[in-house]
Amino acid sequence: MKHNLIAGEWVAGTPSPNINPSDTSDVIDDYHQAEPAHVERAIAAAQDALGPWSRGPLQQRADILDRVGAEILQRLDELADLLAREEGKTLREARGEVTRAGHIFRFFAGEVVRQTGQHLDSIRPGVEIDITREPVGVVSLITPWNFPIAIPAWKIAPALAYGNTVVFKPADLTPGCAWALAEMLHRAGLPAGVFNLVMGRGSKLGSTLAGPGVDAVSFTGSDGVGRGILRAGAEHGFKVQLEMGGKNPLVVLADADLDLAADCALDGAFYATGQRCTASSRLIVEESVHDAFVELLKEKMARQVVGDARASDTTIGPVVDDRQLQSNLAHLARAQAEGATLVAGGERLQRGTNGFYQAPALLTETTENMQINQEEVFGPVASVLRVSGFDEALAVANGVRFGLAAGICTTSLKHASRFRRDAQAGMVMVNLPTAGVDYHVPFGGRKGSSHGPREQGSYAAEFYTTVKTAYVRP
Ligand SMILES: NC(=O)C1=CN([C@@H]2O[C@H](COP(=O)(O)OP(=O)(O)OC[C@H]3O[C@@H](n4cnc5c(N)ncnc54)[C@H](OP(=O)(O)O)[C@@H]3O)[C@@H](O)[C@H]2O)C=CC1
Ligand SMILES: O=C(O)CCC(=O)C(=O)O
Repeated sequence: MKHNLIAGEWVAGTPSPNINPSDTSDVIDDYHQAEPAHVERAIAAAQDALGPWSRGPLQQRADILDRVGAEILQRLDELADLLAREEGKTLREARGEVTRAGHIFRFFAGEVVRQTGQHLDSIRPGVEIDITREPVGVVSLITPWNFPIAIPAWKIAPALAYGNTVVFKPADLTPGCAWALAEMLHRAGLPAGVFNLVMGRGSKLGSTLAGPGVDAVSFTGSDGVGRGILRAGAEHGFKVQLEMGGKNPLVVLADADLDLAADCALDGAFYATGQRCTASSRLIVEESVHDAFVELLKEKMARQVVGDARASDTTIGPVVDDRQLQSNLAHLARAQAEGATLVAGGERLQRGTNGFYQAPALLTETTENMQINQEEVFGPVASVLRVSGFDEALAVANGVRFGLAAGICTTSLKHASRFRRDAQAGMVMVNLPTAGVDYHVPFGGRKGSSHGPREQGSYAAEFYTTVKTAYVRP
């Protein structure tokens, strides 16, 4: 039984089972779903705690974040097992994510004392100016299921480091890692109300989390919910940061190292079961290497082992739930109805346990305007688009409403440089998969993928602080 954390107390709600997508008979635990009234209490507690926390000793903040980071790394095996069990990432991927979360907390422990500000002369004689950053206030953090510990970490750690208080709602599908994180933060010595955990459905709690009384909302998830939060921000006057979908291109030029390109496509499109907003869902391939590239990728796909996330030989875990699996299958059916050819995978797989297994799918003969090349699937599905050369590849890469990550595989410095400059994306990868990012540098996109300041690294300060300009006549 895992309760919500409100004002420093563990508070019961309605128990809800957390189910393993590799084996639906395995219930991890019951996690208590909160009511909107609990969220209101959490916001009030965060408001009460804000003054003392934001003005409290910096060393206290740094020590707490450092302690949590160290504990995450020390409990790596246990937390990776929990993550793989509740979300379906393979153990190797889960270990990578948990390690990332630990490093994020330690990075922001350092950021607490790496302050920036400016002292300037005024244009008025005898007047001095100080430009400083202050916490933005009470922040609501709403996270998705696909990175159940890293995304909470990269929102919670900077929020606390810069002196804010937090109300955190994890995805209903993956409350386990979120609860473990909350328990660590609680034990690490945070004063009551500085950090609050409310679990449950976003459809029920969302309007309270993104409503009156909060100063900022950071959200990662779907386009539609993100736009609703943006409208609520306009109405209630809170600051908004959104990370939403992607339809990320990986361009493969004729001069690319094809084996490397196929490895990048395999990783970017299918690892983490394709459930990454940075996934390479569009493979844009130059005509002269199209067939060779497709053959190579198919060979690599055939060597993958789809299975229980916690089995040592599994390379691709299950889809997160039946709703997502049905959505993936519907996208595939629609693409074929529009004229695409399914050349590998796509079918639901049966394994020894009752899980949501799907063979990674590759579509060819797809065109730019097909739905499969415009809408995010969020599953192990990639489509190949044939292009005549670099200029067409760039135009196709940019021809979607999203702009999160964009990749190119080439040995041409000229084309790599032009792609870096002209790709309409927040992140560009050269001879690397589009997915898989570092924790100390900015993360985010353009166009329909993101809204507001970047997340991660010291750029996170843009969202979690507000600038004050003080004029002083000494
Ligand atoms: N950019 C990214 O990193 C991600 C993008 N996505 C995209 O979103 C699609 C759906 O994934 P899903 O997880 O269902 O995304 P959602 O946007 O539904 O969920 C993300 C988070 O928002 C919460 N939420 C849901 N409705 C509201 C609301 N009205 N107000 C406030 N919060 C709300 C969810 O709660 P609850 O868990 O109860 O639904 C969850 O915590 C994917 O197929 C993919 O396209 C998903 C995950 C990550
Ligand atoms: O690619 C990554 O490492 C991060 C992806 C991500 O943040 C997401 O899918 O939500």
